[in-house]
Amino acid sequence: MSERNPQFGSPWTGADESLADSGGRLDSEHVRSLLRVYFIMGSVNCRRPAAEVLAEAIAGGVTIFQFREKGPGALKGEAKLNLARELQGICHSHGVPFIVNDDIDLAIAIDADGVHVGQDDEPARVLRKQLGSRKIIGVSAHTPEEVRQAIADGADYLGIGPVYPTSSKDDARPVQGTVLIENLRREGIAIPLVGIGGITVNNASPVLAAGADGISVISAIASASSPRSAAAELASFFGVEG
Ligand SMILES: Cc1ncc(COP(=O)(O)OP(=O)(O)O)c(N)n1
Ligand SMILES: Cc1ncsc1CCOP(=O)(O)O
Ligand SMILES: [Mg+2]
Repeated sequence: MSERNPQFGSPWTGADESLADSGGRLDSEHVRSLLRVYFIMGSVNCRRPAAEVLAEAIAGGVTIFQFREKGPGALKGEAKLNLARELQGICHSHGVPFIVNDDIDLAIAIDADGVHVGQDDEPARVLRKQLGSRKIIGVSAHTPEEVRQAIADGADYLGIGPVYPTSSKDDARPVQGTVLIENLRREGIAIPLVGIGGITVNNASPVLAAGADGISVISAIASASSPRSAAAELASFFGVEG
């Protein structure tokens, strides 16, 4: 488990060029495999210390983690920075990429492995200039136009949803099922992507069948009585044992 993605145990140094294309971007097949069990969490999503929940989830098979510290009661300032560093340390000791949601300054300050941004944030083409080629940039997209723009802007992967109703995001867009994912794949759009929104072990299959490379969850892992078992059940869709 600890050697899963050794290049994420420390900042990119160019040591593993086999995982990069000629422009230094992470190879899209590698991104695809990282996205399989994509866990998102902030302190407001769990009833136990976030570090405990994350460590258990990683033991279960989480392949990438997004620090999303937002919503009522979310930490700010130094407390947010300290939690980010603590969770980043856990990720890195297990070779799991650490992605920061929305907060580009934080991502730069702690040399995160990447960022995830939405349609109200800076576009990926601006972030790419700011962050360089070696960081992972994920973009939320809800329409074919947003998908095309994100790809043109240089996104590494997309988050598509909400697939199902969610109680983890107050300002979520309307539920869209798996239709957009299916249509994108039918049109031959191959960018790595995850489905997000209300996904659990009981309804993940149609998301993957539609063509998603992975499933992205908050509550299915963060609110589970055993984050390790929950992550392991999601990982089992990919034949990975937690
Ligand atoms: C993997 C993934 N996909 C989508 C989102 C949603 O991002 P956004 O639309 O910017 O909303 P917030 O998460 O910022 O509230 C995501 N975070 N991760
Ligand atoms: C961040 C985000 N973006 C679209 S839905 C969502 C929340 C996903 O959380 P959950 O997995 O608990 O439904
Ligand atoms: Mg956002």
